[in-house]
Amino acid sequence: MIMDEKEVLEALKKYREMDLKYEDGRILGSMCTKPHPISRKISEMFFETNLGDPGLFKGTKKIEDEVIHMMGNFLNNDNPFGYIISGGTEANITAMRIIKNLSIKKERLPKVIVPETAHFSFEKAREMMDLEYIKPPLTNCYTMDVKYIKDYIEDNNKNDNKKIDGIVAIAGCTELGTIDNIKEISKIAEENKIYLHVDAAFGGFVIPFLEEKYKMDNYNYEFDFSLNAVSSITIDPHKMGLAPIPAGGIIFRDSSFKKYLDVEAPYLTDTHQATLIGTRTGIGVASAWGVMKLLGKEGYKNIVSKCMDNTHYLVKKAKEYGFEPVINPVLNIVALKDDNPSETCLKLRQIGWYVSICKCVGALRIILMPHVKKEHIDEFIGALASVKKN
Ligand SMILES: CC1=C(O)/C(=C\N=C/Cc2ccc(O)cc2)C(COP(=O)(O)O)=CN1
Repeated sequence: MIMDEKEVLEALKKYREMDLKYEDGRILGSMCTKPHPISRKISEMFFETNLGDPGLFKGTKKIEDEVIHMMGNFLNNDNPFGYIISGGTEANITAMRIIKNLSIKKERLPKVIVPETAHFSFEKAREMMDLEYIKPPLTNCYTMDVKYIKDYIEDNNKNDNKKIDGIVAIAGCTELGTIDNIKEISKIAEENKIYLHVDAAFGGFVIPFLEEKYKMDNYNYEFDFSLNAVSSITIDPHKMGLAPIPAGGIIFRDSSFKKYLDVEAPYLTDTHQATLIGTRTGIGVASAWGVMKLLGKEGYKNIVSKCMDNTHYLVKKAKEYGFEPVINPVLNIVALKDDNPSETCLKLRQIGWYVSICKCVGALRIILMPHVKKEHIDEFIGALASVKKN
């Protein structure tokens, strides 16, 4: 049954009204937030662009190159190469493609050290590309045991069949926001000439803007290209970068990695295509450019500081009601201990609160994104207390 424009828009409006809204402050388990308002106008401007065929959209391709350089700038890399793509999942799969192609000559599966705390996008990569993962034990701070990594590599690097081909480290893990000791891991990777990928999908737009007063003593926050062995970083503008979806990012140390991704693409304006996704809009790219130009480092610093203030406010309120955090928050993520997180999460959802749960430890997971305000935190803690009482 066809509709006229008015009917189409009215019908779609009814579906959209079923969605939650970030500004209501009930979405507490999301690593995305309401995009910066300028994105609306930018989306309109770039709604027909296609970076899958960059020769047709030279201006939009230039914007992507500039975004990569702007992100490289706050990741201590003045010669970056990369793409703004569908999200952190595509970025992590792309990094695993590099490791796969770097070790293609070997008659065995590529072996990659991956943390237990890794996002499930690495599971998709493993399954798609036949990778073998080694998962080091976690310390009591939920970061990879560096001594185990060092010993494992030393014990196995002499035997070409057991050599490690890549290491993944997380800068702001999905569940707890913890940061692996990437400075030490980089030293091991450099000594053994092993590819090191850092997943900073969430942390990439937080850590560079984190004021000293929010950093914990003897905790290593270094994760970027200032560490010699870091070859690639996943960093998503559509999380704490305030760009609209889709805007993930994969940044390489330099363009020497492109040859491991390029596939011949005879019918495009370019002869090769490196990204996993072919046809891709320029909306996220242009919005990331616009928001980064508008906010600048100071703007992101203010946003991160407000989120960290709210993070510590939530922990303080939670403790007043007898709820304890699993760890002191590293970034704007709080995990509250709970004896039955799935049940508590479900009960909260039934009264309109959307938190998520941790897998690596029994806890409720709350992400203090910019849309979460103090009044939402007060209401949430009250709701949690009432749910736990009944
Ligand atoms: C460290 C890391 C992540 O925390 C991560 C996603 N995380 C969270 C994705 C998410 C966003 C909104 C929401 O309502 C629920 C979940 C990804 C994948 O990123 P994506 O493909 O853009 O979802 C990679 N690494």
